[in-house]
Formats: sequence, C-alpha cells, structure tokens
Amino acid sequence: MSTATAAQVPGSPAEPVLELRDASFGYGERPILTGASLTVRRGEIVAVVGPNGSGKSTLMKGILGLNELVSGTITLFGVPSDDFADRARIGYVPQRHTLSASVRATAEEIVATGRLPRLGWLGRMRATDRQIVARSLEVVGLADRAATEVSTLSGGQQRRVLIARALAGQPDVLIMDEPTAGVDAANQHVLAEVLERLVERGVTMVIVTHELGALEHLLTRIIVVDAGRVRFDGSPERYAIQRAAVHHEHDSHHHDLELEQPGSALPHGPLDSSGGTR
Ligand SMILES: Nc1ncnc2c1ncn2[C@@H]1O[C@H](COP(=O)(O)OP(=O)(O)OP(=O)(O)O)[C@@H](O)[C@H]1O
Repeated sequence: MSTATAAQVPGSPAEPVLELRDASFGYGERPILTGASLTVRRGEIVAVVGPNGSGKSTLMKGILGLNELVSGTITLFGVPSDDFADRARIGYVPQRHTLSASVRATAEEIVATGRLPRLGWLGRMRATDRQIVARSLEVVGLADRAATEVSTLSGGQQRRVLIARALAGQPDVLIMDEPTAGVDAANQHVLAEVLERLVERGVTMVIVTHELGALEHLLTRIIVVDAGRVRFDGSPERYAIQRAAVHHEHDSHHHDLELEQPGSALPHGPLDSSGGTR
C-alpha cells in the first residue's frame, strides 16, 4: 500500500517515521503517559503491550494529536508534529470500535470514507480511488463482502472493514489499537495474515495488543507501557529473554513491569529503540 519504498543504503537504518522525545501526554493538562522517548522506523512492526489503564491508548492518541502533548516533542516523518499537515499518511484503527448496528452502509461504502482525505478538492471518487477501495477490501479478505451491509458482518469482519478503511487512505504508517480484541483464535490468524500482507507492502505498523500470540512472528519490536511510563523497548528476542529471566527469578507471571527498569544491570537502557530496527 505504501509507496515509500525509496532505495536504502545497505546497513543504514530506515528513516524514522515517528519520533518521541521526552513526550508526556494527558487529557486536559493532567499527564497520564510521561517521559516517552522512542523512534519507529520505516518497515517496523511494533507491538505496544501493558496492563489495562497503563496508558497505551493515550500514547497512540498522543502520537495522532488526539490528546494533549503536555511536554516534549513529536516528530512525524521528520517534521515537528505542529507543522505536520499530511495526516493521511498516518492510518488509525481505534480501540473497541465496531460499527454500530444502526449503521446502514455496505462494507465498500465504509471503506470508501477512508479515501476521503486523499480525494481532490471536488471530493469525487475517481476510477483509481474505487480501485484502491476494492484493493483494500481484498487485502483484508473481504472482497466478496463489498456489497454486504456492515451491520450483518461479524465483529471480527467489522474490525477488518475498519482496517480496510484505514488502508484506503494509503497510509505509510498504521496505528492499530487492539485489532485482535474480541476476535476469536481462527479470525486472529486471518488478521495476522492480513497484517503479513501489509508488511510485504512495506507499511509500518504500531499495534496495541493484549495477545502477542498470532502476531508474534511479525514483530520487529516490543514496547511495554506500565503505569504511564515506557518500561521496555527492544526486540522480541530480548523481550523473551528478559521476560523469562524475570519469571524465573520471581516464579510469577506478573512481573512484565519489572523489565529494564532504569538503572538495571541489563545491557541496554530502558528506552533503547535500536533492538528491532530492520
Ligand atoms: N478521555 C479521557 N479523559 C481522561 N482520562 C482518560 C481518558 N481516556 C483515558 N483516560 C485515563 O488514562 C489512563 C490510561 O488509559 P488508556 O486508555 O491510555 O490505557 P490503556 O493502557 O490503553 O488501557 P486498556 O488496555 O484498558 O485499553 C486511565 O487512567 C484512564 O482512566
């Protein structure tokens, strides 16, 4: 979907698409997520995990400019967020969002709304726009449901319609807040296949999830948020090792939050973002 496939010098890191420096986000002036510094580079597939209420959605909405940046900076595609105008480059699939039963629209019509930011000043859909809408439905495996009323689709299918809607805007980065929530195991695998196709197309993804399972093989990075702080940022391999070490030490399954605390003797700092860079 992405066209950002510029040739890269072998060995050099891909360019950053999102950069946070000591960023704190909140609602009103009250900071909820504080001191976040991280970089997501083109082509990365990053999972954001952590307990309920820890600030994951606040972090995602903060990146999107949907809540207050209390302090620090955000840079999007190399541009300070205040000066960044091309919001269509960032696709968003919000949390706990299925389509209300009262929505009377077909899957195709819903996906077409995702194309709006890319239409010319007359706002008319042209043949290429219709093709992109059709292709977006195809990517999520719902081409045969294009004319189906969304209210008659299952929850998992509706999540896929919403992903297709985000894709129709041809984003370079896709932020998804719990795309697998409420989706059964079989459909999680379908979603993982959808995301795999997006990876092949070079879309960068940041995915908030409680279930790493079906997505794990796709990930290049894992970020752990707890109690309003980024506690770990590194490769899935380092996450697995440190998680195992913590579990071994404490013989408990509830110590994710003790990963890479500042000042720990672990090899990298808590906000190291180099771990999974492709
Ligand atoms: N619109 C809002 N106004 C004020 N406070 C909010 C708002 N949305 C969330 N919060 C608060 O921010 C904190 C973090 O919430 P957030 O939704 O970011 O957590 P989360 O990690 O995404 O949780 P979950 O896993 O349950 O989705 C919570 O204490 C929550 O009550």
